[in-house]
Amino acid sequence: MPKRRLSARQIERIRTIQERRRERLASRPERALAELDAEVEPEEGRVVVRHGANLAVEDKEGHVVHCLCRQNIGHPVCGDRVVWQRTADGQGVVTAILARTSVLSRPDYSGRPKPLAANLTRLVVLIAPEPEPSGYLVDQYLVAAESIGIQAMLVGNKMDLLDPEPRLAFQRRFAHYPTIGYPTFWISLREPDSVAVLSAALAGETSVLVGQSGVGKSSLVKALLPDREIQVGRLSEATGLGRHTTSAASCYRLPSGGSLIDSPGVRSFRLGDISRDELELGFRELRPYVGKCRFKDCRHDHEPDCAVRQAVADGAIAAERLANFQHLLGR
Ligand SMILES: Nc1nc2c(ncn2[C@@H]2O[C@H](COP(=O)(O)OP(=O)(O)OP(=O)(O)O)[C@@H](O)[C@H]2O)c(=O)[nH]1
Ligand SMILES: [Zn+2]
Repeated sequence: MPKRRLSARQIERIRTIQERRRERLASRPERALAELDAEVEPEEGRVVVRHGANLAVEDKEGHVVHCLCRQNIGHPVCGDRVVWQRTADGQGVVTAILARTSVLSRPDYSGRPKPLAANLTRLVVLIAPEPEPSGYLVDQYLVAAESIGIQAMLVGNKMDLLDPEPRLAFQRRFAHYPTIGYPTFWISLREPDSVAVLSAALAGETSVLVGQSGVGKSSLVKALLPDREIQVGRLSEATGLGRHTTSAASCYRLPSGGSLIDSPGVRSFRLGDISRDELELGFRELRPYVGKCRFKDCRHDHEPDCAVRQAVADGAIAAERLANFQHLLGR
């Protein structure tokens, strides 16, 4: 039988019916569970969007399936690896969250950490000549990366704004970061080769981009994801949430093979409350000196026989980093 072409109105109507059905199921997850078939093999997948009770899960073949979540298993977030099971209607139910290697959180209204994304491996900290960079903010991001156990890197964007000499001077201001183990990239969205080098460095990683307003996060996300619109469409279709998908954390595929997790919430991620010990660990170049000062509770400020201040005097620690450490300690 020849296939009948559906009119745009009919397609729209089918979409609306499907969307209503999803909403109904979302409000009654136990009903979705009742539909689970014991004969269907559970699969592993990755959450690529979470919007309320609605999840988009990518299966092993890269297909994205709309899923609901079994109650009492916790709250999956974007990037979570999960066990899920297909239901008769071609959708799915998440039945378990697998162990996370890292979690990016933000305090909720009551100050409790609320996970935003899981299983990240790279925190990409963006700076630019404009707006004037804040080393204090950069160091907060680096401490946050250390505290969640992921590698951070520093990316200086908009290098096209600077002539060769001021460009070098700008780069020198941040020269201590690669020395202490933070890979540093100097790029401009007007110089595609520089973006290609960054893209290659993100291959196989799961990254998020952070930085102050105006450094070029949105522009860089677009440059790193040439097919972003197509991916947004694919995720919207799978979740049935339309363009709302862009406000939820979404996990995009980088052409180089890794992933980029992005959302307004993820971009505005900041360092939360942190203990003194975590802060000391967060400044990785301080670690060899911690515990070597005369006083156990040394603030590395004006105390005598301070191993950290001696390291600054010897040029082993950048004075600006110690100043930011103290500023964070007193915040
Ligand atoms: N000259 C130059 N301008 C750039 C570059 N990258 C971004 N911009 C410009 O910088 C401005 C801010 O870029 P956005 O991508 O909106 O910055 P953002 O970090 O997403 O800003 P928020 O959404 O406020 O957080 C825009 O006018 C961009 O066109 C670059 O490499 N060179
Ligand atoms: Zn000290």
